[in-house]
Amino acid sequence: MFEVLTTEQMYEADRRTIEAGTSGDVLMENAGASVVAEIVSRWTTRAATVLCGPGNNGGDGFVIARLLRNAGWSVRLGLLGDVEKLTGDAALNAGRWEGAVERLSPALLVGADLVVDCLFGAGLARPIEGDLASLVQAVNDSGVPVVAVDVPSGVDGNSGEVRGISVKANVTVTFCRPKPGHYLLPGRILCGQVIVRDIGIADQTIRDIRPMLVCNEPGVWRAGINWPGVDGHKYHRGHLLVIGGATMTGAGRLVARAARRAGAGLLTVVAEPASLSVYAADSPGIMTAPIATLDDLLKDCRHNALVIGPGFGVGDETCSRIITLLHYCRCTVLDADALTSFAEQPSTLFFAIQGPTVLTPHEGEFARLFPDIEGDKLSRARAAAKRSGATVLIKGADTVVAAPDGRAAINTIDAPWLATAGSGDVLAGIIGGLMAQGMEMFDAACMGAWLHARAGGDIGPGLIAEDIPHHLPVLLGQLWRGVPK
Ligand SMILES: NC(=O)C1=CN([C@@H]2O[C@H](COP(=O)(O)OP(=O)(O)OC[C@H]3O[C@@H](n4cnc5c(N)ncnc54)[C@H](O)[C@@H]3O)[C@@H](O)[C@H]2O)[C@@H](O)CC1
Ligand SMILES: [K+]
Repeated sequence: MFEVLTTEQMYEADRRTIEAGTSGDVLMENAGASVVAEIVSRWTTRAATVLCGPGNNGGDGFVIARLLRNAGWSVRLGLLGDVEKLTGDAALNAGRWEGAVERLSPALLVGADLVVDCLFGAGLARPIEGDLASLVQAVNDSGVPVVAVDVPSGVDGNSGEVRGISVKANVTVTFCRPKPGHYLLPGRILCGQVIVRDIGIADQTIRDIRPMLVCNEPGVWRAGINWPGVDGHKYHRGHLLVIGGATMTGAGRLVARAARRAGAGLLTVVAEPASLSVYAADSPGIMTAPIATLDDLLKDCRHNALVIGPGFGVGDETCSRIITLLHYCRCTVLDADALTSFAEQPSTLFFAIQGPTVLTPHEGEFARLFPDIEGDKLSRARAAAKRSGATVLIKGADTVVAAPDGRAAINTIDAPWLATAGSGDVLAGIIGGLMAQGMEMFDAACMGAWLHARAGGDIGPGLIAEDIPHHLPVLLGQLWRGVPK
């Protein structure tokens, strides 16, 4: 149940379910009932205003109004347009509503203790403008709690982008599976708490549609973890090379700590001789080697993975170093300066990527490397992965991971505490450590992003980057014991 559906896939799932014998009327009744169940579990009986649009999202609203009134609530309902113009299941449910159908206006908010937003769902086709935009603004200004049905009206379900203006909800109840817009910014914030409710669409129907997007949860990549066997040996757990900077040694040290905590069997920091003692002093468990020996190290296939970029420095020398490295087709994580260095010649980098490679840009680095790729984060990550041949992880509150073959995952954990110096270096290290152990690059990037976010959420206020590697044994221990699912 990790799938995320595009709105088109959701329509297709509805269509197939109806074709298989469950009527649209039943689906709409289930949808409305599931929203009411969420409402009554949160609020005692009170006055609600249901705002309905002209499509099936509005149809859900008529079901909700009826069921809330049956439960003893005082309900007002406002409709955009004429009730006579409704069609299909929306018209059917308008016919079942015994209360008044009022014209949409801010007056509907007077005396309301709860607003149910059923203006637009998957069918949002253009920006919300004019009087409707004023109404949405009035809802947001009212301070009255809002439950949004499917998506907050104005949020594009596929991209999370706002078209014109959007309702800001406290809770969003969506059906069957989440949509990208529930997790991508700014939709993620406008949704409030996201609740996904079953409305009678079979899991097999969803599998048949073959969604390529998932929530980044352990069930997605758990099977790809290479836990050491009883007879495990450090040489079975990979040997990661961390290419450290000559002066900005903190970044490389964080990478190394994180990679070792993630399970890399052996780790060598490769850097200018003058800085090696700094790296060595940080952790007795690492090895060090002068950067002049890097080529020789890479000729030894036991050095199976490397991380380069954090604190390494931007420039042509970094570029040529990376082009040479990539030639060896080791599992590679390119982060920070490794990405920025190719701003003038990104295609040179993409041409050189042949082996399993993960790029971990933040938004600024992404824009430097892929200046022409625009749109929402998910589409951009996918386009970048396709172009570069690497797995691309775009960092942020809504971290997205995309593989060149089109698979993608979105982080669902909120961890604002991760917005601190060095946090990205730790992420690169975790992913490098997982790849060193033989984990496939997309799985490693997803698991790395999950561990990182989960650590951020667990540690909370006061987090510094050094805390994250320290917390990994707790999370890995939980995963090893089979929790969370
Ligand atoms: N069988 C189904 O398809 C089910 C659908 N359900 C609900 O149906 C929704 C999708 O219904 P629809 O496809 O009818 O789409 P919507 O109800 O989201 O909106 C479509 C209507 O809004 C109008 N519209 C779109 N953008 C507008 C704008 N900016 N300003 C003014 N008017 C605008 C369109 O012209 C159209 O009349 C889902 O979000 C969900 O809530 C649920 O009842 C579950 C079952
Ligand atoms: K809505």
